[in-house]
Amino acid sequence: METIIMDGKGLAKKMQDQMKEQVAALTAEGKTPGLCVILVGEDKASQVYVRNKEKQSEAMGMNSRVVRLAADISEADLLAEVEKQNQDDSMHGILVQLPLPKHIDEQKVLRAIRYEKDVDGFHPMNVGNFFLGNESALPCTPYGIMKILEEYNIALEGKKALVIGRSNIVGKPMSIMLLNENATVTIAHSRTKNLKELAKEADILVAAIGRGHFVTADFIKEGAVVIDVGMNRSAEGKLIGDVDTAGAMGIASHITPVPGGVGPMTITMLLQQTIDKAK
Ligand SMILES: Nc1nc2c(c(=O)[nH]1)N[C@@H](CN(C=O)c1ccc(C(=O)N[C@@H](CCC(=O)O)C(=O)O)cc1)CN2
Repeated sequence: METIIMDGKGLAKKMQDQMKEQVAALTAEGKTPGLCVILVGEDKASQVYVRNKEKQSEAMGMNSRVVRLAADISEADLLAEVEKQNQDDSMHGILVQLPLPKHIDEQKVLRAIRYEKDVDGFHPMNVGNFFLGNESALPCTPYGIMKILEEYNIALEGKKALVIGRSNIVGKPMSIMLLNENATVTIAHSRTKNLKELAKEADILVAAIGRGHFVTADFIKEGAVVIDVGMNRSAEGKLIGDVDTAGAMGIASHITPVPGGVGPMTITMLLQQTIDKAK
């Protein structure tokens, strides 16, 4: 079987080209979409992601702001910074880059962002609305994955989907999004028994475990659609996914690569949700 590589990077570019026109139209009305990213500390990966958010929002003509704060900032001072951005009408979207340093209560900070400005879909009000099927901001990574599946005309209705990973950012919302499209969804995690057997039955396999090349060829059903959310460093320092892509070739019908698959769509959906807020 020939395996189709699903080009998230290409789709992100196509969507961002269209989004530029939306930004230009809003700017003409005096409503340039504004995105504020708050970064605490010096985590190397987070610095790269935030820089990319800054560059891409600027390239789109958006009003881009990055607030860089010291790793030892107090929780109270961070909350005060969030509130300052809440009050700034030129910022339509706010996000706090995760993970946060251990001494800060992540949930408290996410709750402090005005839910109308939450472009990550992590505020409890948005999580609740999403769960209930009401309009809300959506978590960007699973939202981007749904766009990739749509672009490649992957039918989900009645399909068996296995999501490996139960994080609030990816695994849980991914499961609900697949369920909303009438897939039959199973969530697996570190305590799941017979994971390989479960995976072998899945028509749609989403790997979001955070362990490099955890999903090998023997996990994959012939013809399955494989989504790789992993972002791991190999012993040689190379960026690798949760799936052994080379091993999956010829077995999966479709697969997302790492890099160039899910990652670029995460930022694209963030920009789209910021534009939607400005509208
Ligand atoms: N507040 C948030 N924090 C975090 C989120 C999030 O959605 N909101 N997700 C991740 C990190 N992330 C965005 O913030 C992110 C990760 C990876 C990529 C990406 O484009 N990856 C590239 C490779 C980049 C590299 O070379 O390192 C790819 O896959 O092609 C974008 C965004 C955790 N924190």
